Amino acid sequence: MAYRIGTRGSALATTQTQWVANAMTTADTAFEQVIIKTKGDVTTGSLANLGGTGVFATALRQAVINGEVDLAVHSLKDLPAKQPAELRIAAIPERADYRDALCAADGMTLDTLPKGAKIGTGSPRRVAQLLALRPDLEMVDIRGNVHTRLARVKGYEHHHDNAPAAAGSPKGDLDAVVLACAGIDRLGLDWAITQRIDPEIMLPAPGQGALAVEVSAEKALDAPLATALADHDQLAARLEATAERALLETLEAGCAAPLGGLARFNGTSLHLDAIVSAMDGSKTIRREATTTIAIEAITDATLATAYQLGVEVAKMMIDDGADLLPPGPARGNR
Ligand SMILES: NCc1[nH]cc(CCC(=O)O)c1CC(=O)O
Repeated sequence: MAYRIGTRGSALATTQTQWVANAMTTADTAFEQVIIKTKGDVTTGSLANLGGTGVFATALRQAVINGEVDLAVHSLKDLPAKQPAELRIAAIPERADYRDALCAADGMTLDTLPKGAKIGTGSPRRVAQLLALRPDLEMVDIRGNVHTRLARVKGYEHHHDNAPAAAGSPKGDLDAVVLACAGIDRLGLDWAITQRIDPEIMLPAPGQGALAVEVSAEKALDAPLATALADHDQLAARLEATAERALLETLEAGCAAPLGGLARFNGTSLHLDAIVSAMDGSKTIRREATTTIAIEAITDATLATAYQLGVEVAKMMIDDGADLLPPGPARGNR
């Protein structure tokens, strides 16, 4: 059977959707990409001001609900924590590098960037954690696709590789930008990364580096598609994502400060680290917890254990005053 697989139109989105399509292609299944334009792609203002989560995902989700496509591939970190009743995440494939990437001029790292260096990012989480580490840095709000952002680094202006930067966007005006390793790696641009930032220094966004394959919760799937999806629903990625999204969902209710969260599954236990920070880096609350996962399969019980871990860490953070931290801009871009 041939299936329509929906994607955003950016180079990153089509690349990762094609990766999923190739992985799920078998003798019984074939996939055809359908590009869906989303509000996050057509708006040019600062993402921090666009408001709310899900700007990248809404139109794509609507296409699944309408039946325009049979399934859709999202970056998990772009999906709001609350799952709409009409949709179901049918697979979370093996995760790419979850770390944030420093892409700096002259091979610099967070230790060698000069005082007052200009750093571009559109993510309140990255701003807050970088300022906590290096209050001297000058943070610049940037947006655009991966190529457009990389072109803002001094010396990176002419490294187009496979796609040009957006016309009109400044070039070479910053000392560094911070992006997700996963997106850069998937696009084959790993030459641009000068430091893969250790999660001890900066915790990534919940879901960073993971993909979510979403289908209608109301329509029954054909057998070949159901099988292909189940084969690509990876235990570690699913458990980690479940804990990280439970953390996000629980904190979203009462805390508007920028949030980082990373879960790691080692085969027998699931560990979750989380941080909320004031935007100026002046205060951070960091907590962690571990839970044992007895059954090595994706069952309702193992997922409930992972979910509980996220809720537990979120509650500890609220007890520590996470809800009292000043709000960052809307969590549109994590
Ligand atoms: N919000 C944009 C977005 N959504 C997913 C990724 C990267 C890929 C991933 O985390 O899976 C990015 C870009 C970035 O943060 O650098």
